[in-house]
Amino acid sequence: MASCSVIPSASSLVSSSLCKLFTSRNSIATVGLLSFAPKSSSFVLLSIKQRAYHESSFRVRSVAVPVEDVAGFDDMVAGTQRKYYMLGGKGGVGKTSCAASLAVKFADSGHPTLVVSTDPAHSLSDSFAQDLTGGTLVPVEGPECPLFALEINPDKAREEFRSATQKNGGTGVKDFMEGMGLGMLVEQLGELKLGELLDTPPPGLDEAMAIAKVMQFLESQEYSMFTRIVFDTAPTGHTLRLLSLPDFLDASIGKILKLRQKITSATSAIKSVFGQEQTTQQDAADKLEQLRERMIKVRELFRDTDSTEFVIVTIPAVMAINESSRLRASLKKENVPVKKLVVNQILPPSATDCKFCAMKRKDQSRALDMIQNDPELSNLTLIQAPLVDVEIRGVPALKFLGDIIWK
Ligand SMILES: Nc1ncnc2c1ncn2[C@@H]1O[C@H](COP(=O)(O)OP(=O)(O)OP(=O)(O)O)[C@@H](O)[C@H]1O
Repeated sequence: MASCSVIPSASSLVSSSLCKLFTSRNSIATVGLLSFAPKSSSFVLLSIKQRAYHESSFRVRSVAVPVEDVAGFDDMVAGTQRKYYMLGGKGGVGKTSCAASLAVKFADSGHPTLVVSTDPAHSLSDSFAQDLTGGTLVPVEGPECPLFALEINPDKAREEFRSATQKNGGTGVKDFMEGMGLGMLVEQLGELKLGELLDTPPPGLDEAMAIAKVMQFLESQEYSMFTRIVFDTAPTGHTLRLLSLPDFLDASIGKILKLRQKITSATSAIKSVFGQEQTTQQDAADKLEQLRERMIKVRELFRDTDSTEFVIVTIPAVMAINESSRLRASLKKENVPVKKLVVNQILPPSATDCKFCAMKRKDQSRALDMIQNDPELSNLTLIQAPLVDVEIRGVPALKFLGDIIWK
């Protein structure tokens, strides 16, 4: 560990109405709260002493469970069996920063790790200060063990499937079915809205396809080395839709596939009408079946208590906590394992009399109390993470944050 924890991206900090929040013997911690242009760039960088302060102040603790019973990072890092961590929550609370810092920590703890963003509005590239766009695995420089990052382009992930259903010039499954000579069945399928599903897919479908794409990658021998996979998921709404999607698709595609049986028995008729196009249509039907199988795998992955954990990230604010509570309730309903709640961006204590900070701190304290009284959240292991005085960008900064959060 370096002797001075200078955060390399401190110069990129734009928030410069710096409130001195607390004074330790030799250093001053500063937190950027308002976005004014700095008059001077003399940011006070975090010293090792402050780090020790932060670390002792923001220890992993549980609301309802005694500290010694809490399964912390040791538990997350134990074993070489592949494990998946999905980080999700309201937009802007710090999902990407928490996911990226967890991935760096895993890699530094001996796990070849893959961190994937399935959020259509990616910020993983910004978080690692590295270009990760392009839909392929990119090595991240810095950690001790291999760390790769991947931003899945949801449009691209969907393209493969779409093109198969559009090869015959149609505009989705509806046309595909008509192309099969099964126009009269399209009426019956109308209620399933599959055509619309493909033409204007709901957010959950994109994310489910992105996750399915990752699973496809991971099935190959080439990627068998990864023992930890961290997902930076899309905001809550997308995740909730994703969870209900596999069942919807399973039922819908299941019906389509039943019709396929009829299609097969009508092969000769189709052949005489469409000739060579039958192969294309068969491809499309295969794609449907493939999609259905992948969605089932995604569903299974989310519910696998042995290998998967969904970590909810929130901030100490009423709206974010309410949303987290709803997310937890939905995840419970869907049998998705959740053990931890990260409350990010908590204002550190202060010895000064900044009125704004005092108000804000009171507000946050009330929000933290809400968690203790929330039936969905109170039994989760609470991890408190401070609002730090620099933007979390690049591996050294992520290491710093990771050492505070993941213990
Ligand atoms: N603990 C923290 N201290 C200071 N800044 C933080 C902290 N956590 C996150 N941030 C900053 O907050 C901003 C949003 O964080 P991040 O991108 O991780 O959130 P997100 O939930 O992934 O957002 P989105 O939903 O838009 O993808 C970033 O600028 C990040 O550097």
